[in-house]
Parts: sequence; C-alpha cells; structure tokens
Amino acid sequence: MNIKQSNIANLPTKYGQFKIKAYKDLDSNQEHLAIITHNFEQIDSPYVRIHSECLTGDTLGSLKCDCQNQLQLAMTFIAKEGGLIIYHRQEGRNIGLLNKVNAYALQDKGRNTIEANLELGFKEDERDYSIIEYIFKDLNVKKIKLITNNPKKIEFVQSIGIEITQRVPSITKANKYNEFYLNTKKSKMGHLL
Ligand SMILES: Nc1nc2c(ncn2[C@@H]2O[C@H](COP(=O)(O)OP(=O)(O)OP(=O)(O)O)[C@@H](O)[C@H]2O)c(=O)[nH]1
Ligand SMILES: [Zn+2]
Repeated sequence: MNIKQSNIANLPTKYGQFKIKAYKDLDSNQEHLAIITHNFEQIDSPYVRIHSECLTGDTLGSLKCDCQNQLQLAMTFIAKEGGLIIYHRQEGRNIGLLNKVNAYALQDKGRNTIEANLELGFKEDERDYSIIEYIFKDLNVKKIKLITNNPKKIEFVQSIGIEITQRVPSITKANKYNEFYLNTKKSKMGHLL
C-alpha cells in the first residue's frame, strides 16, 4: 500500500474531545480518518467503530439509512469510554456517490439495496478493508471491542489477527423510510439486527 499520513491534530467536537489523523491512499486517492480519544494508548482493548462513509446520511441526515444515528451514537459513546472511530471513506459500499444516487433512483422504482447495486453492474458490497489493517498497525491496535452489526467487518478484523474481545451492537430506531433497508440488511446480508 502507498499511504501518506498526516500529523495528529486536536479535534474538539460536540460529542467530546478527540485527536484526528488522516491517511491518504495514493493508489485509490481515498482519504480516511482515525478519530481517537486522548486516553487511547492506555486502553488495553479499546472500543472501535469502523464507520463507512455515507454523505447522504452522515451529513444530510437522510432517513433512508441508519448511518447518521450510528455515527452519532458511536462518537458519543467513544468520547465517554475511550477508543477509536475509523471514518472509512468508501461511499455507497465503495461504488461512489454518483452510483449510489443511481442506486437510490432504482430503489425509488422498487428494487432493494442489493438488486440496485447488481443492476448497476456492481457486487452487493464493494468495500475493501485493507486500509483498516494499515491504520490498526499504525496505531498499535492488537485487540478491540468492535461496534458493528456487520459480520463481514467482524470476519475481516479477525482475519488480520486482531482479537475482538466484545462485539457491541449498533442499533438505532427504525423509521418508515429505512425499515425496508434494515430488513434487507438483516435477511439478505446477514446483519446482526
Ligand atoms: N450502494 C449502496 N450503498 C448504500 C446504500 N445505503 C447505504 N449505503 C452505504 O452503505 C454503507 C453503510 O453500510 P451499512 O450496511 O449501513 O452498515 P455497515 O457499515 O455494513 O455495518 P455496521 O457496522 O453495522 O453499521 C455506507 O458506505 C453507505 O453509504 C444503498 O442503498 N446502496
Ligand atoms: Zn447511510
């Protein structure tokens, strides 16, 4: 991997105090973030959230998914308990923003989230987690408490030799716009919901 790293800076947020470090993957041109509490190095098995970028949810507050609620929940919890949020910038399960909007247009016509990806010529999930391994090595992470419902994230973390001492669910309240999406994740993508 060909990665450029930033220096570490302070990041005060409305959720609490963090430090932030950026990683630029010079092959894909994707820029990712590690958002770290100040006591991170002292914690034996810190809480970790690998948050997949969702501009429509995280920033615009879209109700079509649970992303903004999950991010806010994780930042609030980790600010208090100590740990790390990796903001993994692979928008739309790594099909990119433009393609995700096209997938949403197909969902307006009745396709589910998987069918829409397939119809556009993508796999149901195109995410690649190799940068996560790089960031864990850089931050000297050996064992974690992972906040996720996604079995693929659990499998990946275990496959790179990181011990998961606890799996913490990331459950938020459903609404009438994301109910179908959450059901598809549960019944067709194996999410632990
Ligand atoms: N292609 C596509 N991507 C989507 C859609 N809805 C959300 N996403 C993207 O999916 C990613 C979030 O995936 P989720 O399945 O919600 O959750 P997860 O990250 O796999 O699992 P958790 O760790 O439990 O949150 C983000 O990158 C979103 O941009 C959709 O309908 N189509
Ligand atoms: Zn989302």
